[in-house]
Amino acid sequence: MTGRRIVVALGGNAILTKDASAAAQQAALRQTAQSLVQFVQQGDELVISHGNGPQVGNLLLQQASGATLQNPAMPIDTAVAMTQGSIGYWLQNAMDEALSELGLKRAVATVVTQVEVDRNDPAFTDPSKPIGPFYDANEVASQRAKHREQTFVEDAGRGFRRVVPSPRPINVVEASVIDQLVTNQVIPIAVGGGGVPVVREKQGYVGREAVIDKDFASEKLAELIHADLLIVLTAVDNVYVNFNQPNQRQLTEVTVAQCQRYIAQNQFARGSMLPKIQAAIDFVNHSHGRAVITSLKNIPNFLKSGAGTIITQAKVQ
Ligand SMILES: Nc1ncnc2c1ncn2[C@@H]1O[C@H](COP(=O)(O)OP(=O)(O)O)[C@@H](O)[C@H]1O
Ligand SMILES: NC(=O)OP(=O)(O)O
Repeated sequence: MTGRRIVVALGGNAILTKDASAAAQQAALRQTAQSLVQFVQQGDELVISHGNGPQVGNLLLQQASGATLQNPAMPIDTAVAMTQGSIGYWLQNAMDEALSELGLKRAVATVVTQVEVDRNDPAFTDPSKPIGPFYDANEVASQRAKHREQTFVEDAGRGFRRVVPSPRPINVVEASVIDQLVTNQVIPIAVGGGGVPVVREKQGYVGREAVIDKDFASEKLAELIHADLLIVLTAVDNVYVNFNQPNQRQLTEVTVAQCQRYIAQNQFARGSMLPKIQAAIDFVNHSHGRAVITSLKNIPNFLKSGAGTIITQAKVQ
């Protein structure tokens, strides 16, 4: 099937592996763009979103280390906007190069996107979104002593990380602009880093210190622009039940009802696979479309034979 409207959410490994330099992230995005252009090649409309957890955390550390009274550190909402700009700039150029190599003429444009959240979202008092680098026990003790207002948690045996509030998106402020761009054959890069978290005040939108989950923000955008497909790209080709156990089983096609049963059995890790599954369920429940969870390297197989984990309302015949 071609000519679909697709929102693709890029996971961390599409941008940053080990080396956090600009050059290394640009190189990773050049690889990523080689995969993404396959959708354009087959005639699909594409909207790209991406994460920013490592980047926004690193930026906040840089901001704090150089801050003075005259040159203060920026708040988290502004840092999210800054990472939308930097990652968008890298990805625009990477896409441009990959499209040119195939002789495809498409403009690519990054939209600094604001995502509305509920000012009373309980997530504001329960920080849960990991950002920035991992710390060992000594490093985290020193961070805790220096930044008493910040929260750090142990992350799945991999070390400690700072966590910040992560409210759920309720609206994408620029959804109609993004819709117009994609309708006019432009490839928008939007809701990067989950979007800049804002609340509606009398005078307009005002930022809040939080980092929204990019899978939830991508879902909300996909719903609002009437996408046919939400594709969540991560490090695994498929979702599994009994993940990483001898009896693990690959999920190929799965219904919303089956996903909900697996969630009740705690099959999906909180903070990694669970939000992707929840975003997929929300999209399928609130649209005419389907959701797919797979890896960048599996895109050719997905395009050829539908390989990946496909989430539907009912079984595809
Ligand atoms: N049931 C599961 N099936 C597949 N992967 C799972 C499952 N539970 C946890 N995971 C892990 O979740 C990871 C995806 O989450 P994460 O790395 O946070 O995403 P992102 O690519 O957006 O950074 C997978 O690479 C895998 O290691
Ligand atoms: N904002 C966000 O969800 O970023 P990561 O995917 O990098 O955690």
